[in-house]
Amino acid sequence: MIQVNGLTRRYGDIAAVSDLSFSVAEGEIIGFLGPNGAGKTTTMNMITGCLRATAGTVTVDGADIETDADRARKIIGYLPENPPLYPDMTVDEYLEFVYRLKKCRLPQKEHLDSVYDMAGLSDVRGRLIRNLSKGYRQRVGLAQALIGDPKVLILDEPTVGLDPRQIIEIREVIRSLGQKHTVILSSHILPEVQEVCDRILVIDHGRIVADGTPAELSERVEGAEQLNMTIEGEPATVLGVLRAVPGVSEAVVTAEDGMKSIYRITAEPGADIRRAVFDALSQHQLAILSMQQVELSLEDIFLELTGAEPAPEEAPAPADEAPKKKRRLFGRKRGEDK
Ligand SMILES: Nc1ncnc2c1ncn2[C@@H]1O[C@H](COP(=O)(O)OP(=O)(O)OP(=O)(O)O)[C@@H](O)[C@H]1O
Repeated sequence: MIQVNGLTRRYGDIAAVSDLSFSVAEGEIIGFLGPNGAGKTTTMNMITGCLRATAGTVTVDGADIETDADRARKIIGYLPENPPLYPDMTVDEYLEFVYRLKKCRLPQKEHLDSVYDMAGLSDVRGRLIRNLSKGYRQRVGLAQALIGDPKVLILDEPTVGLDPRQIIEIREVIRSLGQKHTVILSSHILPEVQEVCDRILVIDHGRIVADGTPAELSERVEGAEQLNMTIEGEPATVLGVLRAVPGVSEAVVTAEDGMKSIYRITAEPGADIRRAVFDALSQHQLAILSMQQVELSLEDIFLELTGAEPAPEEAPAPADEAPKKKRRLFGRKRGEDK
């Protein structure tokens, strides 16, 4: 349905997007995931024809976004990060305005009724947009994208600025839209794309650094098991013992605390090193005070792929207290201003 080839956008010397190529099949829900400034909005603006590419092509259902722009744009509904709403209009007035603007030929009442239904707006049709909650304004933004019944929906950070309940509601709306549309949405929040999308494209510095289903991306770190251990003894001795265990690829001290230290031990792919580590340490009479297996989450993969740092106030706790890292993905709270 969407074919992107060699898409590039430069701003002077800076390449905001570099040589992106990917395709999206009909009915897929794709998530662009990446830290702030990764190039998500620039990519979406080029796919929707709002921004000219420096190089590369985009075709939507066979229509080239530059050379066949009118046809291509009719196939796309776009929800920009800040949807162009008119606060002094009622929802009804605004959507009728968009209907006329898009020169929509579908039967007006019937079509707008179905759009209200899809976007969950039926209860607020007569309300002024300025009086709507942020969540409902976002639904109005979605509704304007749905007018004309486009096959493809492009949604730029659709949940930014919403409260948790509104986020859940909008995600449900997007999931249901995905049953009839091809959807690309962008987010810097992993659980969002994980929950809603069939496939994830991780973008960093204007390039795709990973492409796959959440399960496929998880497989990329399969075998990269790690242990966090608290062990009594001289760190140099302990490290010597750990590094000699078959299947251990790396052992490091993450914290020292008097007689005991905390170690992070990484296994070679596929190896379960727990028993061998236990045996080796007990042979050397080094007491194990704790042993926890660290399961690398998708979040860890993305942090690795994008080199993003956890937010300072949420830096990982000492290794023995944090077997499963809980970090905010790209260091910005939902709803926070950029
Ligand atoms: N008009 C512009 N002029 C110069 N640089 C720009 C312009 N628009 C974007 N950029 C740069 O291009 C890069 C990609 O920006 P873009 O907005 O596409 O990222 P993003 O992934 O959407 O980030 P965010 O999540 O913060 O919206 C950034 O380094 C940005 O500063």
